[in-house]
Amino acid sequence: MKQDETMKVKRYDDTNVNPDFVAERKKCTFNIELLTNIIDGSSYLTETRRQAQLAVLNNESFSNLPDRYYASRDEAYAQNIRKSAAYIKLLKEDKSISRAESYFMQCLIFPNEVPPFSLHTTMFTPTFESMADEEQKKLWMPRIENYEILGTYIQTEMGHGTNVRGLETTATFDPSTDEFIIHSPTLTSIKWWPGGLGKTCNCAIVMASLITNGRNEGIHPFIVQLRDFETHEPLKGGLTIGDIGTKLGFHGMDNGFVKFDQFRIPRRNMLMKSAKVTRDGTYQKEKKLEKLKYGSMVFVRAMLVFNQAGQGLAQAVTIAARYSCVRRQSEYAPGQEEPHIIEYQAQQHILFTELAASYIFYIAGNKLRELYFTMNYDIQKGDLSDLPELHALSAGLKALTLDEAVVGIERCRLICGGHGYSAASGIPKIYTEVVAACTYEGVHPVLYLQTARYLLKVYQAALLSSSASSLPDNQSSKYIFRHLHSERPRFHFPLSFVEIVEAFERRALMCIEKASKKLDGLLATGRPHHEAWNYSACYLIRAAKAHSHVYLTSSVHEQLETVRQEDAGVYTVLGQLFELYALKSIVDHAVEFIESCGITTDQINICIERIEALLLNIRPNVLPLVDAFDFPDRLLGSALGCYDGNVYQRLYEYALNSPLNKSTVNVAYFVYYIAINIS
Ligand SMILES: CCCCCCCCCCCCCC(=O)SCCNC(=O)CCNC(=O)[C@H](O)C(C)(C)COP(=O)(O)OP(=O)(O)OC[C@H]1O[C@@H](n2cnc3c(N)ncnc32)[C@H](O)[C@@H]1OP(=O)(O)O
Ligand SMILES: Cc1cc2nc3c(=O)[nH]c(=O)nc-3n(C[C@H](O)[C@H](O)[C@H](O)COP(=O)(O)OP(=O)(O)OC[C@H]3O[C@@H](n4cnc5c(N)ncnc54)[C@H](O)[C@@H]3O)c2cc1C
Repeated sequence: MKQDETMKVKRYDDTNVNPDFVAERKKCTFNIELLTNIIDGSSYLTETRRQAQLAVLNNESFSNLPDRYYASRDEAYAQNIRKSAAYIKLLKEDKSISRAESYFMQCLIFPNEVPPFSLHTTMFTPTFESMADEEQKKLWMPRIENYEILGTYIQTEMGHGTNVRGLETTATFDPSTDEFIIHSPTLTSIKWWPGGLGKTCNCAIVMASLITNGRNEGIHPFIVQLRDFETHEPLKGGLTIGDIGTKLGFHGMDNGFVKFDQFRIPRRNMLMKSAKVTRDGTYQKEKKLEKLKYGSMVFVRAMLVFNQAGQGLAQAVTIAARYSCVRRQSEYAPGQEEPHIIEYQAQQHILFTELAASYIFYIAGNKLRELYFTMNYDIQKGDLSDLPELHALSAGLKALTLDEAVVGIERCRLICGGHGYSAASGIPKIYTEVVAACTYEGVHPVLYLQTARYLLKVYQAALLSSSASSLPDNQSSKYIFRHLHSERPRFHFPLSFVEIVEAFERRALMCIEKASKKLDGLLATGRPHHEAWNYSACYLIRAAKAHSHVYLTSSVHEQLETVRQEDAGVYTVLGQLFELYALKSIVDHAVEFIESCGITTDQINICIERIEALLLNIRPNVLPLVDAFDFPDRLLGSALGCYDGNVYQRLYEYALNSPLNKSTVNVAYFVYYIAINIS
């Protein structure tokens, strides 16, 4: 992408900034730019992001008109299609735009939106690439990469989401025509929810039960054309397609349904990398590659940690922090000017703990993303040995970080008082987008249980091993084995960073042990495995959460060790945030830490005192810490959270633009009150 040199020096527009903000920013004790680089991953990526964002801001086609908060659903969808067309045209014309640049552009073009074509890049293309054989890739990929084919991912049905094996849609091989017949046999088998299906995409990967020679071979992926490439009309031959209607959020997205009525596709539309049906209907599969079909779910779950939990919470925190440094309320000391609400300890406790969480999710999310790409390299080459670890980590972390992030976003909204409830605050929009991620790509109880299933296996293997080298070379096996075969360490308070990680590991091991004992205990009473598993769920979920906390703390600690060599100022503030997040988690789960680490309630009280001290430490840097996220105002879409702090002026402008203010007397009022009274 063509670079703009002027951007390198100018990060924000510093004119017309609220004087309170100017004073706040002067208190900064660290190098903001360095912290931004850490969040982005490197100084190169910061620069890449800014250039990409500048290109969006300078391009009229990407404007948010009509106003995103006043747009009807039709308008919101139309706006997204307009921007999508311009964006795809740009990508086609400028082949020098890298993947990273296009990602950064997309985030800003569609602020806090999942646009209608997004399934094409996040699920359709990765699934196709991973599940198609070489000949299929040669045939389809050029049109997929060229956006001539715009695809979605169709898995969920009206009656089944979690239980993928329970999906009812069938793909029956007809050897007489060399075709599969895709069919929805029941009302509940209608495919339901896929993004972009309602109106936008012309193709899809459809997950359906493969039937050949009278045998059901289980769920397999098929590439299916849904709409005509010229007219965009749904194809004839047995398709009923539409939009599923208004949802909590996602207004600009056409989540859709499709009912297949004996719809025919060529045999070679089955994706045939790991399994195939030959011309005579013989089914062949490569057992070791079977789990590749889950790959795209693992990918998106791994990305959601930084993309939704990290970024979503960071945006809400940015808005609440800036607003808290503008808003004045209540008499603090008799006769004195009202203080900014940021000065209240109650406000700080919520705001700073969420600020800390957002940094933790961002940094750990970046590390998970790197881990995904490292492990996926081998997985795609056919070595699936890392897949269980990656699946367990991505499932547990997706669940834990999003669970914590949505609560955090709502807490940020609440501490903005009444204006937090206005769409103009930007927080309701962030919330409705992020909370969707708690459902799509797997609901959380189910994901925690997947993580726990893996942890119990690792635990059993570690119990039976005499040396760590006989176990798989991954983080879970290492810490579980190490703590299982060593004495409990003595913890000193306040805890050092190393001790914090150790404490989280001990707690996770204890939760895994308890879950294992619970399950074994129920099995010993003669209960069947599925029943014993079901009645151990609370223990299993606690184990999965504790394990996910280990990854969060250990990966951020690892990052801190690197930062320590680089910059003392950044190390200090990042260390404060790390400690705050960790101590709050310890206090919130005090019983588990007391039991697993042999610590006392007095020591938990030391943690509580330390949290209060950390609030004071963090206070001077609060605005610089949110500035370091470097969110453009356009992305936040918030009257409360703009960089310049001119909150009240923006709120007033927002109200004046309300469509209800277009007339002085509303038509409905006139028709139903005034006109009737006159007659
Ligand atoms: C770039 C940034 C992008 C971000 C923006 C994104 C926008 C996105 C827009 C919105 C997009 C929304 C898009 C959407 O929402 S797409 C729809 C998403 N749907 C779901 O996520 C459904 C959730 N259900 C499941 O995940 C599974 O089917 C479960 C797990 C419940 C099956 O349970 P069951 O027990 O019946 O499974 P099994 O017998 O089939 O298999 C069991 C074996 O398989 C292993 N296993 C299971 N799962 C995985 C896995 N994933 N990777 C690797 N391995 C896996 C498992 O450990 C076990 O191994 P073992 O113990 O036997 O060795
Ligand atoms: C905004 C949005 C976008 C989506 N996009 C897509 C898409 O593009 N493509 C697609 O195919 N799908 C998509 N989905 C569907 C989504 O993946 C499913 O909704 C999700 O996997 C949950 O399935 P379900 O709705 O059938 O819930 P269910 O499986 O019915 O679960 C309901 C509840 O039951 C409980 N439960 C269910 N099973 C278990 C269990 N085994 N153990 C313990 N508790 C359990 C859980 O509490 C769960 O929350 C989308 C959904 C949303 C909201």
